[in-house]
Amino acid sequence: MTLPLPQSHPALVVRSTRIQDPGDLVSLIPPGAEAPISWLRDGDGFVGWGTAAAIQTQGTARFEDAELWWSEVVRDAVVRSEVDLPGSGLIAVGSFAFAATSAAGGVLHVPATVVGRHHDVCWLTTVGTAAQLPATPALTAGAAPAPPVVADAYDGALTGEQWAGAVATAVGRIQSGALDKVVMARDVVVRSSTPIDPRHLLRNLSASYPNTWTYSVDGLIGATPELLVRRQKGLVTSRVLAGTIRRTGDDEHDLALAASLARSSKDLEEHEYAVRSVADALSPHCSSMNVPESPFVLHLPNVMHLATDVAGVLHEDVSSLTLAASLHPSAAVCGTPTLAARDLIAELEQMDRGRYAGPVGWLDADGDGEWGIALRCGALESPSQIRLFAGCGIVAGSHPSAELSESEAKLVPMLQALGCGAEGGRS
Ligand SMILES: C=C(O[C@H]1C=CC=C(C(=O)O)[C@@H]1O)C(=O)O
Repeated sequence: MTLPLPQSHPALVVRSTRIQDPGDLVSLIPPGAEAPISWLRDGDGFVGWGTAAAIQTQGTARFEDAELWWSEVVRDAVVRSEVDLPGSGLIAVGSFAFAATSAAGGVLHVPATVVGRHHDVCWLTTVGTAAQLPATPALTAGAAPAPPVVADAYDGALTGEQWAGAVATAVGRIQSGALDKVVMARDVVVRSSTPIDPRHLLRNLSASYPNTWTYSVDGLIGATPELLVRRQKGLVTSRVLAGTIRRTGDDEHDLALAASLARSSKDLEEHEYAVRSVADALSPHCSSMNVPESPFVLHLPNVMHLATDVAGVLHEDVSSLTLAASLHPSAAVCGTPTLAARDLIAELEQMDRGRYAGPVGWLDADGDGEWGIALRCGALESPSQIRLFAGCGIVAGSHPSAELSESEAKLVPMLQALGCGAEGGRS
């Protein structure tokens, strides 16, 4: 669902004021709001709606063109902010296609209204122009949005069996020495007989997966556990994930599974490629870096991942968006070597990933911001149809049937939020 957006921008007038805690942020998004946005984790972050300015970009220049446009928006804006916290003042949210060849391109969008929270401080940002000063909206929590009435979930480009066959081909190519790792993804289409309300999905995702980043940008909705990059006052951090095991729901058994994940040579290898790709891409921008030698196990309600938090001190003034562009695509979503993996993905997946597995997040007027990798998500294709995606890192020791089951586990957050049940009744 891509809106027609103006490429130019008016000179923006931005005002952020401190407000009383308004409670659950998602329930403030008005019903039928134009362009609802969200970036929430553990109750902190922001929601927003309406469009003050926006740009769509395409192709290999999708990041650069967006960055150039943003520098002009920032240069011409008048900002008055009572709050100096991540997400306050002038911000843009964005999402960018995985592949330069995708028609999905990229979008940067300045919401007309933003309500944010950082610990115990809350704020309201309104954005207008000198000719049309921003109005202060009434912030009232709405009733719970109606859940979609889901008719069915269908296989996308490939059936599960065909996808497992493609994974087997990928394993063969890796074993023959053509590449070391490739991340293979698949898609599933969910249709509802009533409109799918993004607020319903956001409420469910943020309540069920509180330690992920719950996002909504230009019809792309999801809850990602992976932070591609955060830039805040000269410090840069990244949470790298790769290597997965499905949870059973039995705590004792899950602890034993977590221990086996931490020892699994197949998963450790898959993880090491992802960490190395992030560390290599960040190091030219940093004067010092901390890359832990071994990963920890991140527990989510549906799966557990091997995780490494990489940190660095920036030695140059590059924005969080430029950093995200230079980190994309990491080996958590593409592979090693990058170009060989990218070509194999194009050959075997038989679909356009769109903005799945691309950077999704926000940046402010100083270039600080947070960009996740758009995982555990769906792209609204019409008011009643959404395309879900899930992918798995493949190395020489991967088994196609285990990867198929891992991809099902990664679809669970969106299928549950849609009310489809764990396996989604695929037909
Ligand atoms: C590509 C996805 O997950 C990545 C992130 C964490 C673990 C992954 C894995 O174990 O394969 C993937 O690299 C996805 O969720 O679609």
